Amino acid sequence: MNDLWVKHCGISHTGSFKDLGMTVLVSQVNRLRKLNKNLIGVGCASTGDTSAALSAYCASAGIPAIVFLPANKISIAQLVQPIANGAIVLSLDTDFDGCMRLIRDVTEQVPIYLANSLNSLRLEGQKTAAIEICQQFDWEVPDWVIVPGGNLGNIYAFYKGFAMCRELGLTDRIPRLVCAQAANANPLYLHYKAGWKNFSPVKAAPTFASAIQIGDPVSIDRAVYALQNSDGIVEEATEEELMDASAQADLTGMFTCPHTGVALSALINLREKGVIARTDRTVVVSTAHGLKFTQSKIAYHSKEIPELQCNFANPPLEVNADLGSVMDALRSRLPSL
Ligand SMILES: N[C@@H](CCOP(=O)(O)O)C(=O)O
Repeated sequence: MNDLWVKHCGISHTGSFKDLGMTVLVSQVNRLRKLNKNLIGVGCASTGDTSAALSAYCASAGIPAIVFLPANKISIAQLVQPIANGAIVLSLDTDFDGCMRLIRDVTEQVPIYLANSLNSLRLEGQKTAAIEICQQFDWEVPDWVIVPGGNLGNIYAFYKGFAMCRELGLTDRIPRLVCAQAANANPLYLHYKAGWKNFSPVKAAPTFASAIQIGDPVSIDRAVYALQNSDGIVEEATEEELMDASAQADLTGMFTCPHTGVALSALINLREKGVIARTDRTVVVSTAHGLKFTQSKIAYHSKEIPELQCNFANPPLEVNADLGSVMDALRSRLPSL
């Protein structure tokens, strides 16, 4: 492709796009508390990125953060972020959907402000990524924007940003949106394939794209609206596809998260099907920093994932510390030596 772009939203304070919305939300809670509104803290359910952003901004504002995490289902880097920022961290023996149900119940009973993306303040912040894309292309709208989707607030936030630019007359159209899901956690994909009839949540299976391991997304209706109004598409990616795509992207110098791998796999699939043309201006949204996901990257490059080929693995060479062995190792990788 000759007009392919990656919009990096993970090179930010806590390493994911969640910072864009959370700074808006926590600022508003800060204001409400200063107006003596009874809010004892801010809470969320999370697969790791929302909790990191919430904890950081709450710590900065001096507001208690309460995060519900599915035990053993997020990366160590993501787990340590709220711990280090002093949040109240509940590691729960359930999945994300279970955590989400619990935090909704809790926030209905006590004055803890809910920070997940069903709160429109989050979306107002996140939509700025779409506005930035338009601005960065000098207000020319790309043909396609591909966004990984789990709880599905972000695909709607992108739609909102693009729709706002069009309404303000800054742009003349909105791009076609693609929501990319992991095949192991694909309720939106199944809904799309069924012609948007009768949405059913799924039990999300483990995926390396752990931040989108969600079977009952809270923003399902908004996501459907965004896709229907942007002539959108939903694609899915297998574990092999998403890990390979992420590793392939890293070979260009990026350091992508597995969710970006999902979006890149969707692009590859849609190119192969002829839906996206070689010359289409296409933006793939990279949602988090790859350094949050080093465990899965190490497993991939060590070829320690039995069910995957790990086609782009680059394991380190174990070499004796003598000149002959070192030269042999270099010759094995540099034929011209
Ligand atoms: N991937 C998310 C899941 C929660 O989504 P949200 O956008 O509703 O907060 C996470 O990082 O926790």
